[in-house]
Amino acid sequence: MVKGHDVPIKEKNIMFIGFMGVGKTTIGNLVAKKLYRDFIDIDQEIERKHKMPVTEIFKQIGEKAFRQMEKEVITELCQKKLKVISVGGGAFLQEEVREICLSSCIVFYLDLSWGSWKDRISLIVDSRPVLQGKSLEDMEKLFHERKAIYSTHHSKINTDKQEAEEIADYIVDSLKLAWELYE
Ligand SMILES: Nc1ncnc2c1ncn2[C@@H]1O[C@H](COP(=O)(O)OP(=O)(O)OP(=O)(O)O)[C@@H](O)[C@H]1O
Ligand SMILES: O=C(O)C1=C[C@@H](O)[C@@H](O)[C@H](O)C1
Ligand SMILES: [Mg+2]
Repeated sequence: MVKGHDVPIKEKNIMFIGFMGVGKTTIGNLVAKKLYRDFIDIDQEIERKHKMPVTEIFKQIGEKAFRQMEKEVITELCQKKLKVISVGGGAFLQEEVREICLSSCIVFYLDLSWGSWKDRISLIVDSRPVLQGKSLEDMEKLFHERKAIYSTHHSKINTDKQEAEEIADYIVDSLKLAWELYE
């Protein structure tokens, strides 16, 4: 049973989705601070629970096992309310995860252009196993293919050429407006 419809909009979890490196963890953290809510990063939660970095989980037990862990952690956390949750870039690959998230959270899709994302590769490549061994062309292909899984969301935010703080402020303002409107 997925909880969600019975939770008032002001108490719903806020969730960030989007491709690796778009800023889900960074912006999620900032939004949580601005709203005085707990922040949960699903990758960090998996690492804490399984006492292993995500890169090691991929290396030692593989992506399939990681996806199962990811689904379990997300399902558990979506039962809560008033949280700010950032999921990993591949979480929405699983239909079951998409359904749970969309019914129990206000889902923000953080979008970034390929041109801007390319400039961030050096910041993230070593810690994202899905990018290991991929050429720039492979990454570009994956970047565009993954757009389909993020197409279900409640709000899309273009983050190009904006500081994380600015994006977080915009999200908080838009949430406050929605809360007033639907009160
Ligand atoms: N708006 C921004 N402008 C510039 N750099 C940013 C911005 N947002 C995040 N970054 C930087 O980009 C990198 C990736 O950000 P972050 O870890 O938040 O991405 P993510 O979406 O959580 O990635 P993943 O899906 O792999 O967990 C970090 O080094 C972060 O400091
Ligand atoms: O996009 C992905 O498939 C991933 C993104 C990261 O956040 C991690 O969840 C993991 O490295 C897989
Ligand atoms: Mg992250």
